[in-house]
Amino acid sequence: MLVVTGGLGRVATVLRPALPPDTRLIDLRPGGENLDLSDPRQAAEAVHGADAVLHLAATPSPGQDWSTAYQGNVVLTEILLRACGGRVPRIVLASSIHAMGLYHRPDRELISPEWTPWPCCAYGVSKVAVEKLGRRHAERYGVSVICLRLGSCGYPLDQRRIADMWLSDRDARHLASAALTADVEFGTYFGVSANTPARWDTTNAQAELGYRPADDSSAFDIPEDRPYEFPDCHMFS
Ligand SMILES: NC(=O)c1ccc[n+]([C@@H]2O[C@H](COP(=O)([O-])OP(=O)(O)OC[C@H]3O[C@@H](n4cnc5c(N)ncnc54)[C@H](O)[C@@H]3O)[C@@H](O)[C@H]2O)c1
Ligand SMILES: O=C(O)[C@H]1O[C@@H](O)[C@H](O)[C@@H](O)[C@@H]1O
Repeated sequence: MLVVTGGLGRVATVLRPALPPDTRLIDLRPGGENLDLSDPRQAAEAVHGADAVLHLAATPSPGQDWSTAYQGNVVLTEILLRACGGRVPRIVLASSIHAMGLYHRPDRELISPEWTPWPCCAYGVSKVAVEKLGRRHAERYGVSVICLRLGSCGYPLDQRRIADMWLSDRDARHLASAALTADVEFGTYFGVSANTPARWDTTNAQAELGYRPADDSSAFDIPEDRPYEFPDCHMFS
């Protein structure tokens, strides 16, 4: 049985049509199973009996300050991983391209997920910490932990600045199921479509997860950019 945390959020809403019917959707918001994962007891209840956990619950704004990013991403993930212990054989953690946001420069063509993390904002720093917690968990318990550095998922493709990080609904569903079935102990992958020109290298996701992105943002007519709405994030400054 699959447990999806943040099961009523934006990404989960994209994924839901492709999730197994017995998936448990855990969220603070009423609608699914209403649990607060920041409470270790409720987190334990959430993951009880799970064969796999897809951890999407978070505070996702790239403009947030460190204290909310730390609580909503790092602390929440640590509580979740503790609740899983060695009992959940498969965990997929949502990270973000903001973990690598300072590589995103006009003069840089393809960004490798294997380079040293270089976050652009507190949110990105918190996602690097999430990935490190994931790695430690995989090594400690011998379970599979996969980190997906998602691009832009569940947002309309209406700004040029998200063209290279766009993750179509179809590719998001395929990537999630690939990650949830892969034979990998630990890995970190960019979750973007086959956008051209490519900026975020998905070669390792293709080789290790069997990810085959089908969509390309360049096939769409995208209007001019609006000013970036997250002033504390330096990815586009
Ligand atoms: N949407 C994107 O384009 C995108 C891009 C990169 C990374 N991500 C990451 O993917 C994940 C999902 O993002 P999203 O866009 O769906 O965000 P979202 O805010 O729409 O969904 C997150 C959900 O988690 C729930 N949640 C938060 N704290 C909780 C708690 N303590 N207990 C239970 N539920 C809690 C929220 O109620 C919300 O429904 C996040 O980790 C985010 O950082 C998303
Ligand atoms: O990484 C993230 O969560 C966010 O990154 C921003 O730059 C994107 O515009 C937004 O779509 C993503 O939700």
